[in-house]
Amino acid sequence: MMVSASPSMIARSSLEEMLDSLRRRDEGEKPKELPPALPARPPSRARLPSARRSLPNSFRVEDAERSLECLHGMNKIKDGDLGFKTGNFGVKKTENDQNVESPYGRSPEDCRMKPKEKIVMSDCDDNIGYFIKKKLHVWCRLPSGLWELGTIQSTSGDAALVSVSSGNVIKVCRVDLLPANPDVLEGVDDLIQLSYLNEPSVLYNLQCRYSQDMIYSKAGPVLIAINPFKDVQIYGEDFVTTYRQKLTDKPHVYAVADAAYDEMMAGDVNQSIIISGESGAGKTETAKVAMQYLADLGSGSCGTEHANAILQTNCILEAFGNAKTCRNHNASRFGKLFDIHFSTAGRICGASIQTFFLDKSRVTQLENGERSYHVFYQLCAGAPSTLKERLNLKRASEYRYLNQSDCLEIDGVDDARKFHMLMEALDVVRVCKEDQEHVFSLLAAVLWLGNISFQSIDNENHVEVLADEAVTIAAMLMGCSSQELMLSLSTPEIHGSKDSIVKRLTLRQAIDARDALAKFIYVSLFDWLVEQINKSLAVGKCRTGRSISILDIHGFESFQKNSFEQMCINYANERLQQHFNRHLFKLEQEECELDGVDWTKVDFQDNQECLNLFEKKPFGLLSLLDEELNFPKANDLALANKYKQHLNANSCFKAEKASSFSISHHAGEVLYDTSGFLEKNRDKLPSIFVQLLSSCSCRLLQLFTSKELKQFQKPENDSCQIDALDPSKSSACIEFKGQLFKLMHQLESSKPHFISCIKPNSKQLPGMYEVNLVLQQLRCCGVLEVVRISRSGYPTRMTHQEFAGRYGFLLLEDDLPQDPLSLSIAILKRFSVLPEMYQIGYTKVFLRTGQIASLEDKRKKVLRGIIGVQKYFRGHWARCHFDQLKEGVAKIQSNGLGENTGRKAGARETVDERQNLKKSHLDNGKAKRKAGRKMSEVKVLPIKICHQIWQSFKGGCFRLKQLWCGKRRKMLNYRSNCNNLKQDGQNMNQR
Ligand SMILES: Nc1ncnc2c1ncn2[C@@H]1O[C@H](COP(=O)(O)OP(=O)(O)OP(=O)(O)O)[C@@H](O)[C@H]1O
Repeated sequence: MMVSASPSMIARSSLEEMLDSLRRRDEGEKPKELPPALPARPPSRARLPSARRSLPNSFRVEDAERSLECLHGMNKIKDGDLGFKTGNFGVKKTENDQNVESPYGRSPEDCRMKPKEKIVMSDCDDNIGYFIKKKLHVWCRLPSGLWELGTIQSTSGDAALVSVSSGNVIKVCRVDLLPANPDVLEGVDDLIQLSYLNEPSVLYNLQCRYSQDMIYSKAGPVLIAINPFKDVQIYGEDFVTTYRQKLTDKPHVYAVADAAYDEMMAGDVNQSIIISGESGAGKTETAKVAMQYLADLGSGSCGTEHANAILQTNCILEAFGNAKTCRNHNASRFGKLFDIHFSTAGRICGASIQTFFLDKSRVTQLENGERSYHVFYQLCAGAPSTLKERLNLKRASEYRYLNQSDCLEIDGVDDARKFHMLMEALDVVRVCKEDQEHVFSLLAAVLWLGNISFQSIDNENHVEVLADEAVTIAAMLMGCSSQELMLSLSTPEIHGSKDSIVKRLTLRQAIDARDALAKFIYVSLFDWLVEQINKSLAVGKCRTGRSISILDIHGFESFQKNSFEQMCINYANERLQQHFNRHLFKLEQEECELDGVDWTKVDFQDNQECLNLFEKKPFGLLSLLDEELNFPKANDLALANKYKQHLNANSCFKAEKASSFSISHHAGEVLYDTSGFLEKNRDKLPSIFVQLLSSCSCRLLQLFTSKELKQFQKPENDSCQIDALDPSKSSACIEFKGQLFKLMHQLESSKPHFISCIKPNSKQLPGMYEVNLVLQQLRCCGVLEVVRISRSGYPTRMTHQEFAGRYGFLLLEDDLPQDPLSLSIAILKRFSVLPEMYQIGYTKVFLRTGQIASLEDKRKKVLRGIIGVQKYFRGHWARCHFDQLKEGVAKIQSNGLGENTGRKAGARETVDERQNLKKSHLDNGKAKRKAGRKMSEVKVLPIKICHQIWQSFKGGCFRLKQLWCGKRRKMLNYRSNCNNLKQDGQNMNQR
């Protein structure tokens, strides 16, 4: 079958031009057919470690080099015989690496054809030749956008014929080919170990591991966790012990938590575990696994009580902050930072939680198939009858806030049981029964508020509240009169400087006001609960300052319609991405510098420009949004126009039609609609509600409004608008920015550990791996960026011991240096790895991408030769041994037979003699002598046989020894023949 793929455009940057010229220069000096390599930055000086750092005692550079020259001379191996070329095969570079495409909602075709994905493939001719000749695997991008393994059969112009694994031969553009990794690297624990770090290789490696339930992998310092959507047997006491005792180095959340714990204990440096990923990727579960591990480590004495309380908080936070969405049955609709504090002995001595940006709109508005916060359904299903009576509680289906989405239950979830667990958890964190009752009353009040209806008056222009059971019960639960509630809901009052302006509401306004009240109560309740948890987990006197923070924050969001909430969440993700970048580059740099390796700064996709777009003053997204609140006639469209007017110069901003604009985030482009921005940002509870709630008899409601009340009681200036500059009147975005800065400050002062959670499929099913979905997330969470950075540096790092241990046997010479560092240099020189392709550190060899694959190739060939020789020798030896055994057995058998025959013959004669003697009674001496001799002969026969057997055995051993020596000689001959053949091959290659 012939399928043709559309040609991709080729674009070249000045860097690539420069690399090409370097490669052309190398080609002039090097033989044509060489293994592939991927230089991604200009050559840097390889230098040997200076003597001032701790080098192996026996190491002397001059000695090593001299001995190598000598060896080279002996073996007549010229430099470049097995040289590595600075060529480039299938290195996919996007024309604009800065602008990665949108991670969501794009077809594979889109991904292929977007102009920004023009693929640059330079200088692949010779490398393709190498792949064809060696029948090496390549990744081939099919017209569907998916990647498939295959081998190149031939090339012509820009096209190549590739035989793919299904057996078909397809025609593809050469730019759609990428090198695949050697088999030895299949399913490696750490993506950085991959020789070719292209997207299909990364995806295939993760898929390979996922199919074997290895859900954790590493991308250098980042742990990748792929959601298994099923129970995998990799948790529990035994695993905790295994990781605690460092009996394994397999990637795991336990390993991350363990490293954080050890580093905290060793260096008194606070640690942070930053968990990212899209909704349903497994962040919350991962955070819980990490918390469980730290709780196990930190329990003991008073630590056990704290550990238990910490784990119980999850139950409360999930009930109040999680909901079923179409992407996750247990989606956290808030971000959280969990700080676990430890004593000097490493025991847990307390904890604290910070929460961010609870999605309040979910309280009143639901998408079809989604649910509101779990706690509402748990209360309706699980409250004891007496409580139900007191709260006038009905079934969930009877509340408008819950029944609007046609989704009241979650498969496999027992809400009633969860309610009992919630009550137990509230007890553990010491929320008293009275307060628990208040909490449940307010939850019921929110549900009843949602059932309040309005009737039109004034020819349907305005409305008033319908006096029904909803109003009565809501008012009763809040501790106010129905009249007060009705009045507040239909005639909100806006405070002016001197006079109060009273106005009636339209239906829309009345519904919005009612919903605002419900949302305010719920959000305040959530915050109050977090406060109670913090009080109960408070560290107290034994505070040491040692802590591990676990951050589980909303992932990057991009929906069909993106509003103010998405903008805030994506802004937070930009900030975290910058933290991620800065830290990872720092780590890279530090590792190289510590090992004495020349570090030339690698460029990375810096998102500062995008952050400037948000944060710049006076013309940034947030400042302009706040400024608009000062204009009485401001509206969302005017805001969009202001954005277009002031932000067009920023390369991350794009003006769109009407009230829309788009932002080029690090994870992709998102289209925002400014509708509702101003109201959401104002985020103020109308004063009439503040007055109402503060006058309610419910203690919690009074508490919730105390802050707001102070604001309203302050002497007012002439304006009824919110002053953006006054922090006490801060808008939602200013508050969010403040929280974010505080969070970043805390993270900056800790040592971060990154975990990127990946959702393998959108159906939430086990065993399903959707390649495009995974790829989008890898791009979003910056894993591919980490991989890209590694690709542009020295991704393969092996200690000298490992390197010498693996490749040292390839050096045939007898006079080899003994220390691993010199051996590493000897190996690199022996295989003529170009100096710009590696650097020698004090403890490690740093190799550029592609080098390890070539060394592996050599290693495989020699091993194959050795195994061949061993195979023939073993076969031969077994056959000879068998012949010997056969011979020995025949001899033993014949001797045994002889002995038996002799014994029988002797015995018979003796019997006959005796009979003769008996019969004749003659004293015949001759006859007696004869009989006596026969008897003695019978006795000595076995000794003779033994002797014969011994002789034949000795003979066999001797012959075996001879055979062994002969075979050994033959084996050595084989080996030298192998070398000769190899040498011939190289000479031919050279020619
Ligand atoms: N390690 C795991 N083992 C088994 N199941 C898991 C694991 N991680 C996640 N899951 C499953 O995936 C579901 C979603 O995970 P989780 O709620 O942690 O995602 P999330 O990234 O926190 O999503 P959101 O951002 O929406 O809160 C869980 O309810 C659970 O069923």
